[in-house]
Amino acid sequence: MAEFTRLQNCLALIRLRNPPVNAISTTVARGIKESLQKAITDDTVKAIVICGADGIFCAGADIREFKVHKTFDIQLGDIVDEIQRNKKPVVAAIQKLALGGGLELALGCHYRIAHAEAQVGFPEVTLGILPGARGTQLLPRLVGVPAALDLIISGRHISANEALKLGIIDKIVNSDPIEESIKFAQRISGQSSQELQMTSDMVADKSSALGPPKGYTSKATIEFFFYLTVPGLCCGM
Ligand SMILES: CCCCCC/C=C/CC(=O)SCCNC(=O)CCNC(=O)[C@H](O)C(C)(C)COP(=O)(O)OP(=O)(O)OC[C@H]1O[C@@H](n2cnc3c(N)ncnc32)[C@H](O)[C@@H]1OP(=O)(O)O
Repeated sequence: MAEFTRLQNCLALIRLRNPPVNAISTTVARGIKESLQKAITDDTVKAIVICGADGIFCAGADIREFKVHKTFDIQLGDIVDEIQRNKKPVVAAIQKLALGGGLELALGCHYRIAHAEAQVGFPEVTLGILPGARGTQLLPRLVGVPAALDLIISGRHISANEALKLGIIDKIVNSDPIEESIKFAQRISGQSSQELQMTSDMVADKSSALGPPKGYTSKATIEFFFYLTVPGLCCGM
């Protein structure tokens, strides 16, 4: 599930809770969607923080559900779009891990604050899939195409420090990233929604050279991806 808490100072906190690693199940995804809706429609909420329970942000899709469902009636990509469309700033507080869909959720947010020991990555390739919830668009916009391809194709986890250098994370802290994100959200909640919207629109506009937005993975990217990952196709292996 995802817990919604209305904090003091006009903030809302959305906390993913699905032990042991807060993986995104259909229940968690529904919880995030409903909590976002509450935060967005509540005029007294000026900024939103998303975090995970029990010291971990999120290890991606709940792979236990992969055995049960072939398709899902709720899409993480739609939730990411909703975060980006909304006019209130959203901060991801990353403890321990943000993997796969968890990283896509964080990339959808306007700011990411991580603990120094945290790791992020896209392990989808190890399951034979691609990041499908806007990760293939949002990551290259932040880090450029070569670095994004490297992370997506290798599936490796990187340290918060490397993520900071690449531009995936905005700030690293040695203290509790949730507390830091709340403080930060409070500071920026003064930004007018118009300012935020203009900035997001400008960034989206400037980065449009990297390809169309929203769940679009070009045929060339997919072909290149399979060339590199299917045994026997690459380098005569
Ligand atoms: C509603 C639609 C949702 C769609 C969302 C969008 C789709 C996105 C695609 C993805 O996100 S694909 C990526 C999925 N995630 C992974 O592949 C991560 C796999 N897990 C790991 O790499 C490791 O387990 C870990 C998270 C790095 C932790 O490693 P560690 O060595 O510390 O512990 P483990 O013993 O391996 O795991 C502990 C415990 O956690 C369970 N677990 C781990 N990952 C998941 C997961 N993704 N879903 C459900 N459960 C997970 C693992 O089974 C262990 O459980 P146990 O009961 O203690 O055995």
